[in-house]
Amino acid sequence: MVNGYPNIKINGTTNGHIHKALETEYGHRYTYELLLETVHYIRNRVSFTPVVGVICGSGLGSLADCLVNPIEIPYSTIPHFPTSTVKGHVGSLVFGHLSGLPTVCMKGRFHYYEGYPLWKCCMPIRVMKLLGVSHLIITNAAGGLNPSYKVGDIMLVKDHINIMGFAGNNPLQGPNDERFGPRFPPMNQAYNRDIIQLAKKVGEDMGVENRIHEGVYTCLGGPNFETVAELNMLKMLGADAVGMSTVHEVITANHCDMEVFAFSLITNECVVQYEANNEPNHEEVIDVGKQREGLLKQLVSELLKRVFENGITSGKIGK
Ligand SMILES: O=P(O)(O)O[C@H]1O[C@H](CO)[C@@H](O)[C@H]1O
Ligand SMILES: Nc1nc2[nH]cnc2c(=O)[nH]1
Repeated sequence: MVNGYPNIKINGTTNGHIHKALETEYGHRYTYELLLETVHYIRNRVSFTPVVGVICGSGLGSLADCLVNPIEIPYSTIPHFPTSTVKGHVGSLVFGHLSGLPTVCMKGRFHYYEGYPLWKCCMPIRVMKLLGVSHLIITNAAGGLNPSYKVGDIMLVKDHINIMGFAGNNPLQGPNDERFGPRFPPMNQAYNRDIIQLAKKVGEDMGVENRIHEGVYTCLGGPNFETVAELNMLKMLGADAVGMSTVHEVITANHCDMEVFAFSLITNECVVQYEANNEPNHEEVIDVGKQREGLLKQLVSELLKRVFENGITSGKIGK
């Protein structure tokens, strides 16, 4: 310990003085030790080690209903956890078994527009990693930019465009603790390719292959929905769906070497013409989530069963 701060390795040096200075610069981020306190609290309440994590998107909290013998812990009772403030995000961790696998579901996520910095939005991912989670399923509600996408379709995320990152806003910004991951993590294979292939096969077997696409997700800070000009720009950049989450979670999960699978439920078709008079709204987003909950539950349960039957540990080429 130096100056009351753990003498951790930052950028290859171990120096508590540097840590203290950077902490002042970047605010009081979660240290590894602090997150261990959160993990300790949870471990005292859950007797098994989760290997699968699921982040439930807006209106998709019912995915947690698939868990057998659930143990629900409200975020508000967990040390150092932020709290959910958005409708459609209940705000609790639910532990149980999904397709026989020990799982933790985040019933509610944290968004940048709630006022949380990105590193705080992503804190639960590191907690899940420390609890033992190796495979993370990230779900979200998103607007469809690709003209072939219809409301209620599912987009398997094959890649993302980190718009907030272009401006230097990244959950990994600031001192890097190598116990979580490397300073410069690669992101070109951020989404497990084998799990995407398996999900497409599950969709075929369920007879919904025409409602399933593979595409590129992008995240804006929100909370407003986009202007027509912004949406047309995002389309030109190559984005197929737009939301206000997921990208920073994927970055944090890859940083700490988790296998990531993500999908978007297309809850609205983005309005890309000035002549149109329909407007997106959050109620509609939540309603579509409810309408598709049966399909999504079946997809997630069957996919997880097959991921572990097939022993998928890394979808990265050459690993
Ligand atoms: O990404 P999730 O949390 O699913 O929610 C999406 O839906 C909300 C807007 O209706 C935004 O929070 C957007 O990000
Ligand atoms: N940014 C954004 N987020 C969404 N979440 C659900 N629909 C949308 C949308 O159209 N835009």
